Amino acid sequence: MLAEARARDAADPLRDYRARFDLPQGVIYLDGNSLGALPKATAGRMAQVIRGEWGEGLIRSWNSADWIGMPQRVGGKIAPLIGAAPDEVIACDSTSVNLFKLIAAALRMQPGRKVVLSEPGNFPTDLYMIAGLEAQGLAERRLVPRERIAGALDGDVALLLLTHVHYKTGAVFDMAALTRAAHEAGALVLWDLSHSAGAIPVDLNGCGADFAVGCGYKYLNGGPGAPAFAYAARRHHEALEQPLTGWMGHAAPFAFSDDYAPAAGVDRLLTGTPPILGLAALEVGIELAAEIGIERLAAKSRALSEFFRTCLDRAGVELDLVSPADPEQRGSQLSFRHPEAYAICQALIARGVIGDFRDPDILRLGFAPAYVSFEDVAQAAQHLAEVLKTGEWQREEFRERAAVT
Ligand SMILES: Cc1ncc(COP(=O)(O)O)c(C=O)c1O
Ligand SMILES: Nc1c(O)cccc1C(=O)C[C@H](N)C(=O)O
Repeated sequence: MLAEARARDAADPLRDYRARFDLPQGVIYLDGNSLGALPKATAGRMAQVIRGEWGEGLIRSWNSADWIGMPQRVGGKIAPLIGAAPDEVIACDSTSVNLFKLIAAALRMQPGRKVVLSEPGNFPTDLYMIAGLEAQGLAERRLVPRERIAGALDGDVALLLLTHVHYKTGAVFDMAALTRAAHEAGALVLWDLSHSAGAIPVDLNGCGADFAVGCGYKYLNGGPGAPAFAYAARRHHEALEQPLTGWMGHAAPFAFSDDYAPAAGVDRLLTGTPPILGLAALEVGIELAAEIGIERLAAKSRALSEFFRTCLDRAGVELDLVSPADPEQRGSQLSFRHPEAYAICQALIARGVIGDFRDPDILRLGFAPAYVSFEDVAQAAQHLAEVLKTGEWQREEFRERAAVT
């Protein structure tokens, strides 16, 4: 398979982008869906922001380096990757905090309705944020398995909150169909794009979506704890009232008024002072994704994961695939169920193949299309085949659970 992989790499239109990332020698990185790799340009840009803009410019840089405009500027660069207009996206806070703001804002727009509908097994923070609002008497959480979601959209549902690409299985929801169904039932929709942005095409405006959030540190390669993003369709801007009414979301923050008045547009989603270093790193990652283009990223992502399955087949490995077999129906990952998934994952990491484990029995491998090569994929499949055949995962050292998996 190695020869075939090398031929595919040679013909890959994205082959030169791998060199734009700092990847350690001897590592095959299949976890860009949890923490994206480091773009080479990030260190230089960070040095410039730290030494020049912070060290030299000091507080003047809020104006001279336009720090104050960074949430809007960076958000605007994310917009084309998710089918939004630049003035509909803002980079700020964490995905969790943005979920809280937008769930609460959506509930305020739906008097007489309290139900937030989602699915069991959605990413925990999404479910916990609904529960947090429920504890305050503001929401009522309703969880329904994905096959029955459309049928559960009744007149009590204020908001449908779904993760577009499921973090564990990689299964993709039909955004257009579910957004339509929600609107027909009088509900609003909030999409969590954490595992979509920078990996597969998303058309928020084409689908008529109301709200969206997503992470900056996965396929956007913004670095650990990078700022997240929030999207609100333009038609909702005027009515949008979010609960974290901090001064940066004020119409005139530097008027220092005692009374809150929301800024126009998505700016009102801001809360406190923007994290400039994090935004600067995120901007580099987004510019790289934008330069490659989402269609090319998605095409390579599908080709990589399909090639991985072919390699496993040819190596005679039979694993229980929990991701959809159709690459159009999944994000940029393949997840396999195995009772010893944790130990297998650790054995792979010991061989330099970094994927991850999701409790209780999922081995999850992400194929970040900007920097994973076909050769990586062939070698990773070979390692997995060997780990399974030799039973190497049974070693005691691979069973000890780390704090972060
Ligand atoms: C679907 C999804 N939503 C939200 C989050 C978390 O967001 P935060 O950055 O707030 O931890 C993650 C991953 O951590 C995720 O996979
Ligand atoms: N955000 C993470 C973190 O701070 C530590 C470890 C992992 C993460 C993740 O992003 C997990 C990820 N959202 C997932 O899909 O499982």
